[in-house]
Amino acid sequence: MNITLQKSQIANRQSKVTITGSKSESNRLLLLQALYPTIHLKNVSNSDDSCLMTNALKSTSEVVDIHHAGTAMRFLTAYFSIQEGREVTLTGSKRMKERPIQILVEALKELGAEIIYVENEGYPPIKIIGKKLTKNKVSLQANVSSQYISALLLIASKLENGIELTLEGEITSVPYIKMTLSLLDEIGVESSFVGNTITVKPNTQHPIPKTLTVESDWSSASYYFSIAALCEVGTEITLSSYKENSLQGDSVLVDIYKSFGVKTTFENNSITLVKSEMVATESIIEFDLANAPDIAQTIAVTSFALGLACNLTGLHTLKIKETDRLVALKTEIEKLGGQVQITDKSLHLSVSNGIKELVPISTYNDHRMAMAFAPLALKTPIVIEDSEVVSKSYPTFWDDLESIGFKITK
Ligand SMILES: O=C(O)C1=C[C@@H](OP(=O)(O)O)[C@@H](O)[C@H](O)C1
Ligand SMILES: C=C(OP(=O)(O)O)C(=O)O
Repeated sequence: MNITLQKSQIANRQSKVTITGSKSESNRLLLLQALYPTIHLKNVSNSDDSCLMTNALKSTSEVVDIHHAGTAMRFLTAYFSIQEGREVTLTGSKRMKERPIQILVEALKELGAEIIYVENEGYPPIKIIGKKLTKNKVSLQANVSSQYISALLLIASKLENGIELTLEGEITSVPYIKMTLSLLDEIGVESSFVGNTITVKPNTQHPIPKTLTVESDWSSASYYFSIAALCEVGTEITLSSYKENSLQGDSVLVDIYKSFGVKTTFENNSITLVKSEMVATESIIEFDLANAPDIAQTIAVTSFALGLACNLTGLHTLKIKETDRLVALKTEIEKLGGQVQITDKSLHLSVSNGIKELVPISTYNDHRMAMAFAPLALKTPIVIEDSEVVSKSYPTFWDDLESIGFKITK
């Protein structure tokens, strides 16, 4: 469904939004809960990706379809590899069948897994014949997706001798790997990450019954940082539930959005974003986002909306996400009158003056395209195509925007 978004009454209002749990934390913890049923979870994400993960872990069918959910695809490949006596074909959307999985499959095979490509070599769907994995040493390329590494770490404590992973090349999306290790630590699984080697100790005991509360999703919060940046000085938006020592790398938003004049304060499990100063028009926004790839679209669009030049680097993983996000950003920003240059790992946005009105923004089955462009409505009316894509990570996004004053027409 296409929707039209219009300038809201947000300026000088104090808005409050409660955001669902982190999809990254949820999908890790759901898998760990399946391995260790004494774990209880609170504030689990209501995203499609987490619902798909929950259902896949409960499913007894021979074919499991995880649609667009990248983490579910990667984490479940590892999970089903150790389900002895079970055979599962793991499949997904048309795009999922274009998202590479070979590095993970090879690593699992090195550990003793049996996995067969059903259609194209290196890509889902895959047939997994569950086995006891007997080896514990494996090395894999670390610059394509950290999800392969997290997948191995999540099952590692259930292997006889744990795991010793050697990471080759530059390591991408490092905070997501550290998130996995921190969550393992919280349930009592020991690990170490020194240089390019990660070890996880085996654990055959069920952890002591424990309730873990998932922090709300920082990537979802990014759209409110962008909204705050585009509002008048004095606008306040409060988001819950967040903590200062987050496991989520996207909490770097707090520092990044200082460059857009947004100040963040932490109080009572909430963050309050305040637009505190205007940004000089000659400022250039420059960030390396290798550790926080999911907020690249948000930052590019905020910069465009404010007419600022922007150089983003470390974007080498964007091409294999829900869509090629580099091409999608260039295409859509240029439709609106901006100028963008891309390489396969960077994006340069030139200074722009003005945004074309009511241009339909294509979303390419990518939730973050829809959500990143939405704040532009504070500058000019815009149309978002296939607005329902947001449910991949944030199903109530449009309702929440309406609740803070955006006008949405269907
Ligand atoms: O482990 C995770 O939860 C994720 C890791 C990142 O992927 P890459 O490591 O492929 O960059 C990120 O983009 C994705 O949204 C979630
Ligand atoms: C890249 C993303 O998700 P995934 O890789 O899990 O599909 C995302 O949520 O931006």
